[in-house]
Amino acid sequence: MAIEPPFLEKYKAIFQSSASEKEKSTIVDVLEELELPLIDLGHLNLGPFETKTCIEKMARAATEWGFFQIVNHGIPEELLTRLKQEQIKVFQQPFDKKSEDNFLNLSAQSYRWGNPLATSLRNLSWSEALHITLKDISKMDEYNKLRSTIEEYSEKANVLAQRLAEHLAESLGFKASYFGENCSPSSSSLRMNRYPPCPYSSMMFGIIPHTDTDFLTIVSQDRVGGLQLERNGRWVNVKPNPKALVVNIGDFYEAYSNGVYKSITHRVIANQETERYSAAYFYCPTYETVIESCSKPSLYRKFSSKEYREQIQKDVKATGDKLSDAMAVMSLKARVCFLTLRVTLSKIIVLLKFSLDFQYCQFGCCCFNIFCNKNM
Ligand SMILES: C=C1C[C@]23C[C@@]1(O)CC[C@H]2[C@@]12CC[C@H](O)[C@@](C)(C(=O)O1)[C@H]2[C@@H]3C(=O)O
Ligand SMILES: O=C(O)CCC(=O)C(=O)O
Ligand SMILES: [Fe+2]
Repeated sequence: MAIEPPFLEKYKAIFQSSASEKEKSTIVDVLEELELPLIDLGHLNLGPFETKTCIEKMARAATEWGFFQIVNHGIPEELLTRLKQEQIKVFQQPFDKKSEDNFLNLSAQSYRWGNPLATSLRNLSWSEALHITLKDISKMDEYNKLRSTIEEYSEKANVLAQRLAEHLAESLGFKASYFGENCSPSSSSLRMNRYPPCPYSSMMFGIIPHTDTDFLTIVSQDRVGGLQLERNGRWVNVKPNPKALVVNIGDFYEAYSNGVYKSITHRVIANQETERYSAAYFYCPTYETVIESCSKPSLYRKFSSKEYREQIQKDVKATGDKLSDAMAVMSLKARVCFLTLRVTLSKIIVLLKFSLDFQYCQFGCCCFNIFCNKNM
């Protein structure tokens, strides 16, 4: 029985209509390969000076790259190997079984592939994923070893993610206890990705460009490579380091840090010959958690995690893509920014009687423009 999702059959129309030269044009030129800043967490146990230096290095990477890699992180190599073995086993199941509604007794759409809302090769992902909301993990049946491995991994990943989030907050002078109060393994999720070999890898993505909807993500990847990120306006390849875990800042930490730490757009290119596996632990708060920066004036209005997720879901439904609709992610930020601006501006106008245009230019006309363009 075939294990591969039927990309070509399901998206036949897209593959056929994309036969135009423009669509066929290559999406990826040969890109520079960079090593992410490497943070040795072992330095956090060496004394106050080493700890301080290590946290500063992490904060700099989160500010300048939005990405870094960590070693001596406390997650045993053996556990990562076991997780990968279990991940391989589950993805080797026949496609018909994986796509059953109650596969693993998890909620529908835990198993995802392609992109049901794809309109072109550019927003169709050549990958399959098991996206597990960890509060549902106890429901998982049949695959006991997979479940117990995920439980063990998510406990450890949660401790690690909280530690990283707290150090990053400490560096900004923010309250570190915020993360322990609002995040737990059951509010977070684990996305296990598989990228089958892709004969069209020069024309489409393994996973389309996106930012992550969380505080931070911990990614375990194999040695195949293919992860790319946007850096100074250019796409760069991330050099795979199977000994390290990749960490990236998500949208919530960008808002919480008032834009200091960056949620960077990234994507994956599937390999032509070799399948690739990765597991992304999304460190998320509960739905009720309010995200509001301690630093003022805030670039964002305060919003709940639920509100933001609902906005993303709407955007994905409307466009098949988190980013394609004139920066869908930015729309919340733009709206947030606009509301803050409006209050500030009306006060300034009353007080100083300055011209509106001049004030908008001073305080962020680009956010105002995004807002206007969206007619909201
Ligand atoms: C089609 C999509 C699903 C996704 C948003 C996207 O436009 C591209 C990436 C996907 C991703 C990856 C990280 C997170 O798991 C996620 C929730 C997100 O914010 O972007 C998912 C989105 C999803 O699965 O709905
Ligand atoms: O596969 C990877 O390396 C990254 C996956 C990713 O970006 C995601 O699951 O959000
Ligand atoms: Fe991601």
